[in-house]
Formats: sequence, C-alpha cells, structure tokens
Amino acid sequence: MGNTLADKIWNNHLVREADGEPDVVYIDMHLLHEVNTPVAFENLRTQGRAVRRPDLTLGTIDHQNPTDDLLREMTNPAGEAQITLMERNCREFGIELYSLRDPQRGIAHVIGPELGLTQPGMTLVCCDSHTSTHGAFGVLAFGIGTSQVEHVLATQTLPMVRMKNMRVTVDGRLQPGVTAKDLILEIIAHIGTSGGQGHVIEYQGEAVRSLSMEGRMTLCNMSIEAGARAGLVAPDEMTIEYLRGRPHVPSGPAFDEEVEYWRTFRTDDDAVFHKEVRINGSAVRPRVSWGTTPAQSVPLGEAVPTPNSYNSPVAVSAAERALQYMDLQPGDRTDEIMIDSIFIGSCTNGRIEDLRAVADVWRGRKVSPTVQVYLVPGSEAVRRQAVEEGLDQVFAEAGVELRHSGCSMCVAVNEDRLRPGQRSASTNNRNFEGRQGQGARTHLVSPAVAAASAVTGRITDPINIKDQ
Ligand SMILES: CC(C)[C@H](C(=O)O)[C@@H](O)C(=O)O
Ligand code: SF4
Repeated sequence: MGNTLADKIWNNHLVREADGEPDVVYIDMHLLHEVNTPVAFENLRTQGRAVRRPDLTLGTIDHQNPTDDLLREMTNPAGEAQITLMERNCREFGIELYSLRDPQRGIAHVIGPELGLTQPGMTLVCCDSHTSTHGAFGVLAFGIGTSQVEHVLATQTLPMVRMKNMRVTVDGRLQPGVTAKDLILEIIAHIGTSGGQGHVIEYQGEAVRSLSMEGRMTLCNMSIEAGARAGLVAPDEMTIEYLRGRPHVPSGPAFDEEVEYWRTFRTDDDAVFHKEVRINGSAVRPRVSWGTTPAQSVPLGEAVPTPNSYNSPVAVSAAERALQYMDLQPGDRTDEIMIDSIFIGSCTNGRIEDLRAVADVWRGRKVSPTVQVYLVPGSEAVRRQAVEEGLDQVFAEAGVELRHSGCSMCVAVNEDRLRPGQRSASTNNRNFEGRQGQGARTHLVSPAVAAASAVTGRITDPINIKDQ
C-alpha cells in the first residue's frame, strides 16, 4: 500500500519511534510571534538552555502592533510589553526577529511563504493555530502550544502522535467570482467544525489544482476551523514557480536539485485515507457566515436558516444562540444584512491577490460613507507590492487608507477592534462571539464580497453591484 503525502513527510522526519510512545519528529522551520512565546523563553532561561537551531527559527511581530502608524506611541500597554519582551528574547537567544518597523515584518503565515522559508517536504511549526496555511506548499505545518515551543526551541524536535489522513477532493472548477474562501466555507459547512479532528486534510481535485498559491493558502489556513491539525496541497508547477527566486530558496543548479526533491512529495495512487470527502467545485457559490462558527454559513443571497433545520439538539441550540448574538431572524435574506464595518486582511485573505480582488471591485467606485473600512495587508511586502501596482491609488480614490500589516481586527487583542454592536463583513477566519471586539458581529466573506459590501453598506455579491 502506498503512502500519503503527509506520511511521507512524517516518515522523512522521524527521529525516534517506539511502541506506545509518541513519535519524535524533526522540525525544519520554527516561526515565532510575540503572543504565546514568553513563557517558553522564560523556561529556557531558568534552565540555562540555549536555542538549538537559531538558524531554523525566525520571529515576527504581528498580533499586537498598530496598523495605522508604526512610528507612533502604542496605546496598548500589554501589547507593547509583549513586543519589547519578544525583542529581548530574540536578541538574547540569537534569533532573527522582524520587529515593529522592519520592512520584512508581517503575519507569520504570510511572510514564511513570501520569503521562501516554506518549502515542499518540510515540517514547520509556529505557536499559532493557523500555521496550517503553509501546507499549501506541501509542508506539514501545524500550530503548537507554549510548552511545545519550548521543546522545539531547545531540541529542534517535537514528540507527536501521528496524524490521521483525510482527503477532500474538489471536482470541477470554481465558477468565476467564486474564491478559495467560499470553497473552504462550503467545506466547513459540509464537514462541520470538528469534521477534520485528529486529521491532516489533503486537498485534491481539479478545483484545487487550478487555485493560485494564494488561494491554496486560504484553503489550508482554514483547515483548522474544520478541526483538522493541518492542511496540505501537493506541490506542482505552480508551487515551483511561486518559490523560484525567493530569498531563502536556492538558485541555479541547486534550485533544480531542490525541485527534483520537491516533486517526490505527492500521495501515491494506492494510498488509503482514514476519511474521504468529495465536493462539487462547480456548484460552490460566494458564501457568507450568519452565525458564530465558521460552519454556520450559506450561499450569499440565501436566507438565514431556521434552527430547527438542524437535526441534533446541540446544533439547534447553537443556532438559536448564534442568531441571538448576531441579532438575526431565521428567514432573513443574507444579501439584505446591513453592515457598518469591513475588515479586509488576516492570514486568510491578506495577500496581494486579495488586495487585487478588492481593487477590481473598487476601481471607479466609492466606499459608502456609513461604512468604516480596515484594509490591512498581511505583510509589509504585500503593502509595498500593492503600492508598486498602484492599488493604493485605487483604494485612496475609493476613500480607503491602506494600513500597515498585522493581525489587526482579525483578533482584537490589539488596538484595532470593533465597538459593541457593530456588524462587519470580514475576510478573516473566525466569527466567534467577541472575536473582533466585545459584542461585535462578524460575517465571514471573501475579499471581493467584503469590497462590494463596503460600497453598498449591505452584504453584497460583486456580481450584483453593477446593477446599483
Ligand atoms: C493569538 C494566537 C495564539 C491565536 C491562534 O493560535 O490562532 C490567534 O492567532 C488566533 O487566530 O486566534
Ligand atoms: S491574522 Fe488572525 S488568524 Fe491569522 S494569526 Fe493573526 S490573529 Fe491568528
């Protein structure tokens, strides 16, 4: 019997395997951010231990930084303290850090791929659940907690129970105007927020192959919202072309050698998965979440469902509670929901392709004066690229400022947050109660839908915006 891509990577990184014990796997790349790392460093310090491979470790600041002006005083003392501590920890342990004003700074899951740190066949970890994003490159990438961060810092290895394999095959092609974000919302609605539990999900099929690298990252990013440990797409020509010439990717004949190695990372035809799901890609439509989990979404334009349409009592009461929090009624049309805020950004949808999609909708249009818009690139490099392409002009003419990079309003641990009762169409990945600010309401959408909604003031499919 053949092997899955995930098992091939795992087997390649086995340091120790013993009956009744977790495997010990080698970690090729370790990304760090300012949240979730202080205790790990503190423990190393107390034990007098060094970081084993600082050269395979990279830090960035993403969660706590302001996004309007990187030079101003911060108004978030807890966040500022975390940033200062991260600077001290990285300096003391010899780890490169892209701090507040560094031009290479950005969200960990955005800068890894753009710097070419994320390469097929690797294992990659970060103290963050959305580390699954890197799986788009055929990398076994997963989030770890603080004590695991400490273990990896000290040993460059991790004791782990092998993940189970799940395959999601998406047949056909996505229709024009339908994005990777809509596809992953559909998949999560289909399998539920724990449908992938304990598994690594490998995405296959024509619709996945025809996604850009950015789209594949969006898909793998939200695997975690389906309960999975990681997401994966096998590397192909598109992966190779994306990585060619990136700062940490070898060039010349060494590149060709790498490529040959990368190509070995695919699931064998006779490999068997623990779980299989098939989705018809051509039937997917732009989607919008109406509730407080990423699984509670419908095609945009359809009605908010009635709680009784769910078949388990738990799901019925979850839907009831979600409707109450979201201040919606069953039967409300999702394309008539008025919003007063838009957030475009995050490690789900803060890449250049996402900003281009937004500019395409806004070109020649203005954002509604009743709507507040946060447009936040995933990295400073994405921001520079947007400026180089003149997208900032399009944004300015629409009435929107292009901010600096960071997690921003995705998570509201920083200075960017919604006020209680505000309702936002957002491109991030989580819509839990209070996610974007206490009492704030989040509707998960694609960048194109967020952009169109900014113009009309209600949740809008860009296809319909032309009629207004
Ligand atoms: C703060 C961080 C640890 C957290 C995560 O692990 O995902 C955050 O990035 C999030 O998206 O909720
Ligand atoms: S952008 Fe959001 S989801 Fe991504 S790492 Fe930051 S807080 Fe987490």
